[in-house]
Amino acid sequence: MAVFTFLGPEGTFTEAALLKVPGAREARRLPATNVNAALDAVRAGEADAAMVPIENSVEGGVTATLDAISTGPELRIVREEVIPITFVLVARPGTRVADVRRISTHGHAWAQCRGWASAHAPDAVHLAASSTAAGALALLEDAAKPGDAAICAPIVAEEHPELEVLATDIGDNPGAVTRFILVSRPAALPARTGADKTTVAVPLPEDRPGALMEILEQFAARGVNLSRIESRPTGQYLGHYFFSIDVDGHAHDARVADALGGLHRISPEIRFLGSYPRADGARPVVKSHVTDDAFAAARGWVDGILGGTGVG
Ligand SMILES: O=C(O)C(=O)C[C@]1(C(=O)O)C=C[C@@H](O)C=C1
Repeated sequence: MAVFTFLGPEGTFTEAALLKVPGAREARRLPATNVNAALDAVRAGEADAAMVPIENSVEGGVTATLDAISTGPELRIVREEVIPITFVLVARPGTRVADVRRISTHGHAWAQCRGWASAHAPDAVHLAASSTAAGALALLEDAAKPGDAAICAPIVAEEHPELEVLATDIGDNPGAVTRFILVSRPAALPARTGADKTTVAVPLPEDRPGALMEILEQFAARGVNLSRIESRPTGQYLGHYFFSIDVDGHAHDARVADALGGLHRISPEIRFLGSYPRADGARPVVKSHVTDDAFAAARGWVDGILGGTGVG
């Protein structure tokens, strides 16, 4: 039986993303306390795959995930899921919003409800929790104090009637979504669907003026669209960065494979993080000079020259 791990405990948005994966409801599901623990369980062979958050439409990249998949033993993204995000404020019964002094939740959730909190509970401070569900479940423990509340997914309140919902739909941006990735150990790539994404982590070569431009040129010259690019410090020393990049297309697309080769020449430490189907099924527009056929024809022409026929 397949074993999946995820940023837990039960009731996180990450669990909701995992439950969308075919077979996950029937599989063994192991909640992890943080993103690193989930990824390490996959690396150690304790789980076949881990679901972790990577990007929120309001707060941006989940840096814990971007950094953890880009370093350490190699992993591969095999799937993505996008989940609409709505939040509720919960507390022990009898608490009023005006009484709330501490709101426990995940940093990304707090960032999405900051406006609501300053308007409705201006005296409340944020207490960081490892996930939204972890923050809410802590309210049920003996250590919880009057004035404690948590921001979490509505499912946590549905599953725990001991918690009272003080306010619903408290996110500042209606329509917020979070993107999650399913990560496994390196294996054969998921099949190309025509609506795929490829993720790489590219360290920026140092002492090379224009290196970022050279990296971007590899995509531009081959008509490959980027859907996300963000810089992250490598953590080695100040001023040393890598770029986390998502591109439209699969490593089996000739234009993407060619671009990856170009990137490797510029930045040999590049890390390939996977080619996988896009959650929205959107197909990229591929210009006629960068189709697989165009690359094959060009290769044939060069081979003809090298083979001495001189005919393409
Ligand atoms: O804490 C959770 O429930 C999570 O799944 C994590 C997470 C995140 O990392 O962004 C997921 C979705 C929401 O944006 C808030 C928190």
